[in-house]
Amino acid sequence: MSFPTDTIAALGTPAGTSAIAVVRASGPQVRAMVAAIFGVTPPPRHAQHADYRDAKGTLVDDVLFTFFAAPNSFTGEDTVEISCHGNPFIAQKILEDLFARGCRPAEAGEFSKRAFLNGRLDLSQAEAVMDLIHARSERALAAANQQLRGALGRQMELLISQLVNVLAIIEAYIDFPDEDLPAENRQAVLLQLEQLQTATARLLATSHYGAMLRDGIKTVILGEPNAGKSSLLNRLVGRERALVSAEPGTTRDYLEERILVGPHALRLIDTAGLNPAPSSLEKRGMDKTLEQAAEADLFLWVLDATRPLPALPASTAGRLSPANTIVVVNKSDLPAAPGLAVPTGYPCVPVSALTGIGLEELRTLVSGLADSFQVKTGDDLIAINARHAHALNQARQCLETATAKLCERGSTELVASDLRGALDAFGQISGKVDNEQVLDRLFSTFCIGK
Ligand SMILES: Nc1nc2c(c(=O)[nH]1)N(C=O)[C@@H](CNc1ccc(C(=O)N[C@@H](CCC(=O)O)C(=O)O)cc1)CN2
Ligand SMILES: Nc1nc2c(ncn2[C@@H]2O[C@H](COP(=O)(O)OP(=O)(O)OP(=O)(O)O)[C@@H](O)[C@H]2O)c(=O)[nH]1
Ligand SMILES: [Mg+2]
Repeated sequence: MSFPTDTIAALGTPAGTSAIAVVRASGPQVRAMVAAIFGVTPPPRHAQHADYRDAKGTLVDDVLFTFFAAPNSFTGEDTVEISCHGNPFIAQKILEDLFARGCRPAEAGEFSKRAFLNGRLDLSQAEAVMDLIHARSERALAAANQQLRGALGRQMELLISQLVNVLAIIEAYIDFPDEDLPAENRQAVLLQLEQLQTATARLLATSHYGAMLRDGIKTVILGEPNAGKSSLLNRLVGRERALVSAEPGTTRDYLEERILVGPHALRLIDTAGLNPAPSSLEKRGMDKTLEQAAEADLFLWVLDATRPLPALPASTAGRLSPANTIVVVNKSDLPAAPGLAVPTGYPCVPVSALTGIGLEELRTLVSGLADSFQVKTGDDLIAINARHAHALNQARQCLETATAKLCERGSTELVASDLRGALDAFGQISGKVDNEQVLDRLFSTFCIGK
């Protein structure tokens, strides 16, 4: 890894009119630039009130600026933040002046990348900065905050140190190819590998929840035509988003809206009604419903209280379970169909999308079900992303192969190589582990007198 020698600058706030805009620069030229622009290098981390004049001496704005001296800044480099009036034209003038003075435009994520390169954050923490910026629900925010504070990094350090211990035992026998690993060592190693696999699997199990946190919980409203699905979506969204009519088959194509329910972000999807005898256009809409249902995390199965219980297509019925489905008995303002039997075992709530009855109860049920999607991994709220999942899958495979080889009494050298593969995969998550260094450090204490 080579360390940056240039100085980057970018607007830290959105381009648009606001009360204040922040332009920041980071890198070795910052200190001299601050002195050149403002005539002073103020004490670090103290906001200063000053005129901003461009390189030609033209007054641009009345600003507040803060200088951060390396390494005590977000990036670990000398940094300056300039808070100007929130006019995109002013912010642009300041930015262009910084470029004229030798900065270059920062690339996406480059401030965080520098924080990583300077050891201020591990990779999972740098990723958490992005998650924080995009978090749109209490839960997503909590998970991002925990990851930023190193929850995942600490988990990985734990796994890495356990794995390094196992490797040490194995490596000790590599130099003695004739000697088999003593039975008690083999047992101890197998046990530890099993524990590592369990811990890896537990982290991997949070991957789907991680996707739900980052994208929203994909919630599909389905039911027979005219059950009141679109009316329900409108109620939950709080405005007339979808067309509603007394005619069955009103919704032809699915539509999606984002909503918050308690601490959860949902992608709420209204779909075309499921008709056992559809017209050809209706059939195309239904195919889309089934596609959406195939990928849903949560179902709101809307029944019309005035009609007998309809059957669902087998492919969709097979996906519904009490763990992911709430039965919403709509039109409960009207007299119920005689003998209406709702599916048993499912969380169920009578509502009226017309009057609003039962909507709060429905929200409470949705929130409770969404809570149950969270996979517990100790005290921390951990929800890994796709990159972590890829690395953990790699680690899991390596651990499995190592275990199999050990059971077959394969060569310790090959077992060690698989374990190093797992170590490498774990290390990818924090991006911090230098395989060579960890091993050196450890084996210098474990080496058996060679
Ligand atoms: N104005 C401003 N607000 C911001 C940021 C920023 O860079 N500037 N951040 C950027 O994303 C976040 C805060 N994160 C930060 C993390 C570390 C340091 C920092 O200066 N760390 C030093 C000093 C430690 C201390 O005194 O707390 C260090 O770690 O040595 C600053 C901001 C959100 N708000
Ligand atoms: N009385 C009563 N009528 C309702 C209720 N919810 C919906 N409706 C009426 O039922 C009819 C169908 O409502 P929609 O929301 O369009 O039903 P849908 O399930 O989206 O129908 P499709 O898009 O055709 O599948 C409309 O006339 C609504 O006004 C309710 O809770 N009570
Ligand atoms: Mg509809």
